[in-house]
This record gives sequence, structure tokens and C-alpha cells, in this order.
Amino acid sequence: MTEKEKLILSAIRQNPLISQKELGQQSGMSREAVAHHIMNLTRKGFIRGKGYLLNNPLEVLVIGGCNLDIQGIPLQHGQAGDSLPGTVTMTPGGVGRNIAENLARLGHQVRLISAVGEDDAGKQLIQATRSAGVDTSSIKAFSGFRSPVYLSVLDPEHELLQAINDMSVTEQMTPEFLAGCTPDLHLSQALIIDTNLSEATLTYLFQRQDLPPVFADCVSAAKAERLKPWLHRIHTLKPNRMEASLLWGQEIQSEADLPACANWFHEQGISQLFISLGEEGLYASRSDEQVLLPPEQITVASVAGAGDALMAGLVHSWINHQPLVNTARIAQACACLALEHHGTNNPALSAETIEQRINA
Ligand SMILES: Nc1ncnc2c1ncn2[C@@H]1O[C@H](COP(=O)(O)OP(=O)(O)O)[C@@H](O)[C@H]1O
Ligand SMILES: O=c1[nH]cc([C@@H]2O[C@H](COP(=O)(O)O)[C@@H](O)[C@H]2O)c(=O)[nH]1
Repeated sequence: MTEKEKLILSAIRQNPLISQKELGQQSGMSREAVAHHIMNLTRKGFIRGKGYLLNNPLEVLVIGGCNLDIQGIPLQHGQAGDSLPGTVTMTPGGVGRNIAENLARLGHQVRLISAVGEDDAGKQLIQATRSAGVDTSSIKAFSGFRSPVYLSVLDPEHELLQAINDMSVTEQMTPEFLAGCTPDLHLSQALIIDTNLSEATLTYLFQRQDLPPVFADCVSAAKAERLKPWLHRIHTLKPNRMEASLLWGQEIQSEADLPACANWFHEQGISQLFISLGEEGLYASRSDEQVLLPPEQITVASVAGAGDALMAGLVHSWINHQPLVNTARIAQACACLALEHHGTNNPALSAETIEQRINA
């Protein structure tokens, strides 16, 4: 797509009923030149027809992991090295996929770029993600690979004991692969990435000049380090306490350390920082405003997916121009809904449920 075509497409995206004359005035081109570019955009498949209806209007793009989550919870404590009766569940997961699913449930147009294996698990993951309302046309099934699996074992109180991720196919999301599925990157209102992406792929993305605001999820302490060279390119970052300490290079020992930590992130170029503090709530910071939100009193059914639902709430609030305190409350409500559900994502999530919850 040429620069002029990009200009025209983004003006049409803002106002699909815009006239060719107005397009010409906005872009400094003659009406004839505009008509020519519109014809080319239609030919290339970006415009569907009269009225300039955009093909696949994209609000949010998510690039990240798509996993099968297998979770085991024993009924009682036991000895290490022994097996125990309990429940084992299998649900769709993966940080990027979870965020995309939650965003679709919150009512947004969202496309997920991800990689699975050419196997039954991959088919089920794509099907479940599509049923939740996500555009799955950019999830590729790679032959010769198994779909990614995240295996977690909780204790009888539902706290995470240990988890293992087996995600080699995720490495297939190479710069070349991403280049092929992101010609329209500049059209989305936000790009959400997770650190399941390799360092080379993150480097490719962060060096692009057509990035919309980037929301980054650290995924885990082991993977958070991948973001360190790119903090100046990130609009919104959501680390938990451990991940924030690791990136900051100092340990957050108490509440009193949070403002200094947030300042450091803002100095690196982050506009919005949200540190998830587990059962201690959520710390939110923009350069001129900070808030420490106390936790909601809830009964936790499963800890998995809370941070991902929180991230979806952050994107949702940003698209809706919410002030910081509302943003934190909405995002925390999304996280709590995930925590109250047995499984990674709560199908009861919607913009209405969240509004009712924060106004209750
Ligand atoms: N036990 C809990 N009770 C109440 N709220 C919780 C609890 N655990 C987490 N939360 C809420 O969910 C958010 C995300 O959870 P957390 O486990 O910190 O996410 P992450 O996946 O980022 O580590 C927290 O910031 C907090 O608001
Ligand atoms: O290295 C990774 N670990 C874990 C996940 C995903 O993170 C979710 C659970 O993490 P949390 O409890 O932090 O929300 C699961 O869906 C799991 O598949 C992932 O994408 N990559």
C-alpha cells in the first residue's frame, strides 16, 4: 500500500461516509487523484464497495501465544512424588489469545495473530477463539509442530505450585511471517503483544514505523526481560510485582516503593503503567497521576488468566477514553471475573457485566 493510500484509508476509517471532495481537501490531493487511489484500494481488497465500507474493520490487533491450558488441582495436600485424586481441566489459553478473547467479549473488533500445530488441539483452539468472536484468519497451523501447551499444578487452595510451558511452534512467528499478516497495522487503534514472541520478532515489531500505541504483557518473570530494550516504544505496560522489580532492577518491597518504580518506567517512555499486585490489588500510574486500588473481596476459583483479563480491561478503557481511576476499576473488575471462574477465561465477561459490577 502506498503512503497516499494509507492516508486515504485511515481518513475513511475515521469517517466511512466521507466524500471524495473532503478526502481531497484533507489529504491535499485533487478529487480525481483520490478517486484513482480509491479504485486501487478497492482492487487490492481494502475497500469492499460503494460507501467505502472497509473490509475487515480492525479495532485491535493482538500478536501472541495461543495455548492449550491443562490444569490440575488436587483435593488435598499430599507428599511430593506421590499422585493425588483431584480435577484436571483443559481449556484454551495463551496470554495473547486470552487477551483477544476477553477483548472480543468486551465488544471489540479484534484479530489475533498466532501459531498453533497442525493437530486436533490446534483446530480446537482456533474454533474456540473464533466462537468467542475473535478474527482467527491470522492464526496459522504449522505442519510438523504440536500445538503449544501450558501445564499447571495448583494446591488445594488453588494457588499455583508450578507451571511448564511447551511452546516451540510460537517461534514460527518470525519477522517474515508477521510482515505477511500486518500490512494494515497502522489502521488498528492499539497493538497488544505478549513476550511469548521471540527477541528477533519483538525487535522487528518495535522497529516498525507504523506502530499504533503498543500494550505489552510481560507473561512471566522468565520472559519479561525481552521487553527491556523496548520500553521507550511501549505505551502501556502491565507487569506484576515480580516482573516490574526485574525490569526496574530493584525489588519492590512495599507499597512505598511503587511511586519510585513507576517514575523510572515513565522516564523510560512508558505512558501508562499498571502493576498487578495479586491479592493486594492494582497500582496504576500515568505521569501526572497515581492510584493504588484495594482488591475486591472475592472467592478465587482459578488464578489463571486474571492478568490477561486485566490487560483486556486496560485496552477497553483506553479505547473508551476512561480516566485513570475508572481504568483501574474496570480492569480489576475484568480480572476478578476471571478469578471467580473455574477455567482461564470467563464467558460471562461483557461491557455490561463490568459496568454493572463497578456501579454495584
Ligand atoms: N486473591 C485475590 N483477591 C482479589 N483480587 C485479586 C486476587 N488476586 C488477584 N486479584 C486481582 O487481579 C489482578 C490480577 O491478578 P494477578 O494475579 O496479580 O495478575 P498477573 O497474572 O498479572 O500476575 C490483581 O491486580 C488484583 O486486582
Ligand atoms: O510462558 C507462558 N506462560 C503462560 C502462558 C499463558 O498464561 C495464562 C495463565 O497465566 P496467568 O496465570 O499469569 O494469567 C495461561 O493461559 C497460559 O497459557 C503463556 O502464554 N506463556
